[in-house]
Amino acid sequence: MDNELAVEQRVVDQLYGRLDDLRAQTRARLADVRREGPSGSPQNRSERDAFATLYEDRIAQLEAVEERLVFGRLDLDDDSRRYIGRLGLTDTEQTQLLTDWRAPAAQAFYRATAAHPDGVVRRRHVVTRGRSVTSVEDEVLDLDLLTGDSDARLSGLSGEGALLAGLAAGRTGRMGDIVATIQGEQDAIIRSELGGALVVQGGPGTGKTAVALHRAAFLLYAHRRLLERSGVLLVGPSRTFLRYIDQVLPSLGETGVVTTTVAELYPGIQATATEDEAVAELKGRALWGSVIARAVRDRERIPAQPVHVRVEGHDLVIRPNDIASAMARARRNHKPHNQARVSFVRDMLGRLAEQYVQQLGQEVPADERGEIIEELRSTREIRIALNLAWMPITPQKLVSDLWSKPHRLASAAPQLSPQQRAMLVREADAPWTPADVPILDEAAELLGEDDQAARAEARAATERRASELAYARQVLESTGSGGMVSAEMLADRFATTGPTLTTAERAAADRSWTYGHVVVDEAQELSAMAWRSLLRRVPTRSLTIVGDVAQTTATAGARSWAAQLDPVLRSSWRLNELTVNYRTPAEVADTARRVAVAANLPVSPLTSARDVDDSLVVTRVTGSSAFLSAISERTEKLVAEVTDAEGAGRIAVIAVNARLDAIGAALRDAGLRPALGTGSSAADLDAPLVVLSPREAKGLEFDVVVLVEPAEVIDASAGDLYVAMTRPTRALHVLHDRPLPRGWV
Ligand SMILES: Nc1ncnc2c1ncn2[C@@H]1O[C@H](COP(=O)(O)OP(=O)(O)OP(=O)(O)O)[C@@H](O)[C@H]1O
Repeated sequence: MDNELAVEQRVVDQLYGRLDDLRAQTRARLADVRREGPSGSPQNRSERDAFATLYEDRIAQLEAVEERLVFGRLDLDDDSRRYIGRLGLTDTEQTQLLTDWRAPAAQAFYRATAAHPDGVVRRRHVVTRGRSVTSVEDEVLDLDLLTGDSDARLSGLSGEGALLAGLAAGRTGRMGDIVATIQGEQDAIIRSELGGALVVQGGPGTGKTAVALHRAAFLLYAHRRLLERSGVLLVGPSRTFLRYIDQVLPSLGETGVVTTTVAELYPGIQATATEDEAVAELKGRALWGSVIARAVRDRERIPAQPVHVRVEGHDLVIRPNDIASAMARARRNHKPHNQARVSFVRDMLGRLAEQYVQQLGQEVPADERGEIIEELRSTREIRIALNLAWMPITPQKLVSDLWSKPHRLASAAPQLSPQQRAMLVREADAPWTPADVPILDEAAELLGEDDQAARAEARAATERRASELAYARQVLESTGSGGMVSAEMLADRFATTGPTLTTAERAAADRSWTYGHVVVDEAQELSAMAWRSLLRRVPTRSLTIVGDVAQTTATAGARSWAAQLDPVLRSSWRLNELTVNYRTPAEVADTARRVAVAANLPVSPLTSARDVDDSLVVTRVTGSSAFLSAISERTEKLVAEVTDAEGAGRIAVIAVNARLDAIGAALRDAGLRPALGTGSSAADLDAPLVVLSPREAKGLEFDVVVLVEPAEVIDASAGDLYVAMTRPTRALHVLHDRPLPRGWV
């Protein structure tokens, strides 16, 4: 064994050596570029900026792969060896030293089995700490080579030792990557083809989030040309969750993915207000598509009476008939309201100019006719009459009018009952809620922008782009940096003066950006309206949708994928299931599952990868005064046991909302203030100890969870209890007074 470690140490040293060389080289190039200073022509300057950004990105990428740069080795049946790591490395002669985990040549590392060895005789997991090899673990796939005294083993899980060590490690408050130990069923999903909608259903802890993130990194690698320009969007349930996972993609060498929540989908709108669950559910229904369409139509009105206007001694009549026919023509090319309005106004001004000319009683040359039209356009009465017929309006105004003016909502939403409409009423200047966002998005889609200027700008931009691309190609040819960057990427850098904008930044700022691929996590929570908004952003329908319909907590969310997705994707989605739970110890997971089954949740089959002694500790505490002190005592003890000197170890106390303040105060009184951290949000990921509601805990994980009064949690929602019970990696401590929920043994 010592000998094997020494062999691997030499390889690992060589790989880190090469990594250091590349870092030094790139830094030197960056220094050269910077040394040239801010002189030269604008063209020169933007070229330098472009290279500087490029080198900075590359340095960041090379820095990000420091931890566990290499983690695997394949011994092949032709006696060759292949090392697998976070990125591909070649030596100065272009000989492959390290294979990127996403490359086809690395696939056997995750997929080969004794039954299908795929040319692999041995798979080795190389475990490192810093730059030192601490252990190796072999699996021999060619059974002929397996001898009695070999320490190689065969089991259902690949790299079992490395996997179990990873699963048992103390949590840090941030999700880590799983590249070294991706399992076969996960790998099949990660590498599944780009096209179409892929749904990944799996119980808690089956690695859905991990798989979704690794799939994003894989797709960016395998389809770089396609996705680099259009970008990849990752949608998560909350900002806290996005912070929880934000280290994973960079550690896989990818920094260009746009991450967002549905509430942030509309640039410029901060939807942070909360509202009743029942109101949010109502706003999530698909019917808002037609309600908004009707609300927009309501802003296109044929007046009952003609309007008489006097312009420079001429009597003009704005006739209902003319308005009706100009409207019909303007609608013919199906442009959004604000854009179609431009044709409507032009048409009406033409008709009025005709009346004007007739009253002049003589022919008018074309340029004079233009002047007449401008004169009419600037006449106040005409402007008012035409606006009343066809009102330019912003999405914000349209939607806030629906909430604050009951007659507008009644006209647009006759299918809602008076009680339902009453639920929606609020002040005109009330802040936006997350459920408003897809409705605003719908409105923006149907209204469009008054965009003459924007269109001219777009035309100019297309021309500029073509010349920038041509120039970027020239630059790449003359500098020979072709391998590192495409002309498109370089042109993007030239395109902006001032701070350079990446695809991700431009995409995030643009409501109508369409992405090459969209990944949705905790997708079961999305309402029908949220799906409409998201799908607008991927016309190709290239999606990865992960979630668990048994963990649904939003009233607007899904209980079945078919019910949620068939209306928006018809039958064009494929389902994959993950069935092994990697997070929660078996005893805890089994209990959670039994409770979920008893509550009729649509739970997936689940096998647990490991068990841990004393993972489920249930304590009955009677009397409410004793309850808070029992929580503090238990938590205090756990904080001392679980958190370590290096900052790992995380504990969550999970209870229904109504209890959170009292629990927080009790813990502070018990002297746990330092462990609770100072973050403004309840889900402060950096604190060793947090007090959360089940919904805030969604998607996160902790070493130990203290669950307070499960009967109260299940009263609110069975999905909430299933989420709360399945957060710990080591132990679930339950404190209860009321009887435990049905199904609990
Ligand atoms: N192949 C693997 N190797 C190592 N760790 C893994 C592997 N698969 C999953 N895990 C770990 O299991 C835990 C659960 O993964 P993840 O959060 O992705 O599950 P999930 O299915 O999204 O859970 P939930 O539905 O509860 O949010 C994480 O700590 C993850 O790192």
